[in-house]
Amino acid sequence: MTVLKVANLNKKYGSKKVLHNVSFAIPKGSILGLIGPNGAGKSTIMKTIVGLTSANSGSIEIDGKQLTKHNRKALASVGTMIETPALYDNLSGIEHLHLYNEGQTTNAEIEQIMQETQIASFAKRKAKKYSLGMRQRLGIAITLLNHPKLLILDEPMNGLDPQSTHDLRDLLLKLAQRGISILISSHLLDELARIADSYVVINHGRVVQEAPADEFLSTGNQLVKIETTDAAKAAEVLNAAGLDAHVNDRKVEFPAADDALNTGLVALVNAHIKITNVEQSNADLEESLLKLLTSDNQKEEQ
Ligand SMILES: Nc1ncnc2c1ncn2[C@@H]1O[C@H](COP(=O)(O)OP(=O)(O)OP(=O)(O)O)[C@@H](O)[C@H]1O
Repeated sequence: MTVLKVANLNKKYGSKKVLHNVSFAIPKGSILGLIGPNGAGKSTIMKTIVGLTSANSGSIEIDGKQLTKHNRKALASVGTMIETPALYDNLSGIEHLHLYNEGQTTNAEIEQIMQETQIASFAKRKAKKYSLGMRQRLGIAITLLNHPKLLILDEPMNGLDPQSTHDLRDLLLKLAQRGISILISSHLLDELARIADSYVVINHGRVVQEAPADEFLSTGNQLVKIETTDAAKAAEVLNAAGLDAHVNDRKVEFPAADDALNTGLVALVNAHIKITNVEQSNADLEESLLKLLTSDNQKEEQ
């Protein structure tokens, strides 16, 4: 079942077109990572979905209901945290939860949300005394009020320390298992890679790719990684053999196209470079994204 369906969104700020026919969908219980460079349009897409700004054309359907300027019922099942959460300095965490509860969340459920988001220990303190990490966690807790079916989270890991980032990751996975769908953007691509089921890549306001995580990370992106006793010399030899090699973390890496592994190994052996380990793996999310953006930007220049 599709929980969010975005179709052909177009958006201008003044005369500047920032979204071009953006379409994608999120099934129930799935986590979709929205990624792309600064200014690509990620926040604008999220703001449009939650009705903070409106598109010039296109449609948004949430849990089977169309979102329009005049009918915002579709938003009843959405929990939102865009940029930093808007908090009232003089209210405590628990007061915020009661304020944003539209009567659908019982006290027992609020208690559970506080436990899950780990805000119980400071929930009675006023928000003005919160660290950025505490604010983020309260922001997440607020999104969980009123039984959401969809969470829209713009950079939710901002300002979190490694432990809190880890806890938030576990929480999001747990929520997805419970059937909540999540649209999330993050600059922490390693973190996103641990939770996203699929990705939508945005560049200059256009969807460059929408793909399941496995496919996105593997399509043409296999890398050979070789450890030797002299990585710099190995890279030189491999490049001379026509492979696009570079040194990363003391290993030489090159794309695993066609016969590249054989060619590389023969070149290294002939150059008397000692090989200590060989592995072939998927590129990480950052590498896949960079590769995709480079090729998209080249297409635009042509
Ligand atoms: N309120 C606004 N008025 C005019 N232009 C805007 C406005 N908000 C965003 N833009 C422009 O729209 C484009 C998309 O911005 P957006 O904030 O959606 O990108 P983003 O992908 O979220 O970037 P970042 O990762 O830096 O947050 C940018 O060129 C930005 O300058």
